[in-house]
Amino acid sequence: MIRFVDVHKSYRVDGKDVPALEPFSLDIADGDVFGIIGHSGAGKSTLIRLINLLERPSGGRIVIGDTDMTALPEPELRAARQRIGMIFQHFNLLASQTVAENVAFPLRIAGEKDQTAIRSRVNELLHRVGLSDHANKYPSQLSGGQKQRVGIARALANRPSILLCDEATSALDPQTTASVLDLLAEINRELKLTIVLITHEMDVVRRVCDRVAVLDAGRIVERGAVADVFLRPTHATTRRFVSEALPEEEAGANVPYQHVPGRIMRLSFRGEATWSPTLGRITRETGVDFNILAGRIDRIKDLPYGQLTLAMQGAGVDAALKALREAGIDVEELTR
Ligand SMILES: Nc1ncnc2c1ncn2[C@@H]1O[C@H](COP(=O)(O)OP(=O)(O)OP(=O)(O)O)[C@@H](O)[C@H]1O
Repeated sequence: MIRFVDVHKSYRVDGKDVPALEPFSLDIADGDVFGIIGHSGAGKSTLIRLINLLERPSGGRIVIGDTDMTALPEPELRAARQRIGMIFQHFNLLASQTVAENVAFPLRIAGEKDQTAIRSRVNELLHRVGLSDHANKYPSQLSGGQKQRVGIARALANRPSILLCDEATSALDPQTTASVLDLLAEINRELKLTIVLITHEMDVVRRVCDRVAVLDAGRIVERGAVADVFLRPTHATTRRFVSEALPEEEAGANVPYQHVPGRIMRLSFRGEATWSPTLGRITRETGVDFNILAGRIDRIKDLPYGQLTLAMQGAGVDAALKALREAGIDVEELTR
């Protein structure tokens, strides 16, 4: 568990303390992929850098497992940092070193002297990230996605229990982003490490995260399981992020339906409910007619979900809505 306990952070600018993060507490469970989303300047980098104490909090404690990181003397803090890997938006590779040397670097820093052990670990890591054939290349000879894979191999070298990802896919095109996110999800699953990632894209959160915190001007304004935050955002900032990942016209909101007869409903299905014919059964039983205005089926990490915007007509609409809710379908009326 990573615990932020009453943490806050200000920077000293021109002799004045300027708050970057208002006081907050936050728990990140072991093995989770935890997303922190926010606009530029919201405090994401500050928050993620507090975990390995690249930034010191102005107050409060950061506790990882049983260790209060904020209380560690420098030598122990250096050792604790080796259990926390980090990857960066611009990869931060050593340009004059080969891929293999970049990956070996943290092993050497940690004191490993056995060349055979280093070689074998580097090979294993390059195999994991799909770069076995590129060991002797230099970073300039690699694509952005390949560079980030080197960054990931390097971050995993000392077998960390936590991986911090600082806008790790922001410099990549959508297809490369998807493959790097797939690799992160695989690492999380197979190595059981905790991943904390910061991003300004809800789609990144949707694809890989289990839980998310939304940062707005130094405050955590919303947090929870990604499916809950995604399908029922409560804060205006979260709604904006969600609508970027899920254009609202597609999901059926904000479309002028006043000329469409009937009551306009948005139904959200999650998990198995996405595939079961509940809507057909309930509308049949209640004698309700419906017309599909918009819809989509997608996934939030491994969870299938569907959203349908319907115009419903008939005396049994209220009974149908009750039955839909009882069947675990989220129903939101857009006309009332
Ligand atoms: N070293 C620093 N000295 C002074 N102010 C800083 C420093 N680092 C960050 N800040 C300020 O703290 C606030 C939060 O910055 P931070 O970099 O954490 O935000 P962010 O959400 O990561 O933004 P971005 O996505 O643009 O990187 C901003 O107002 C920023 O100007």
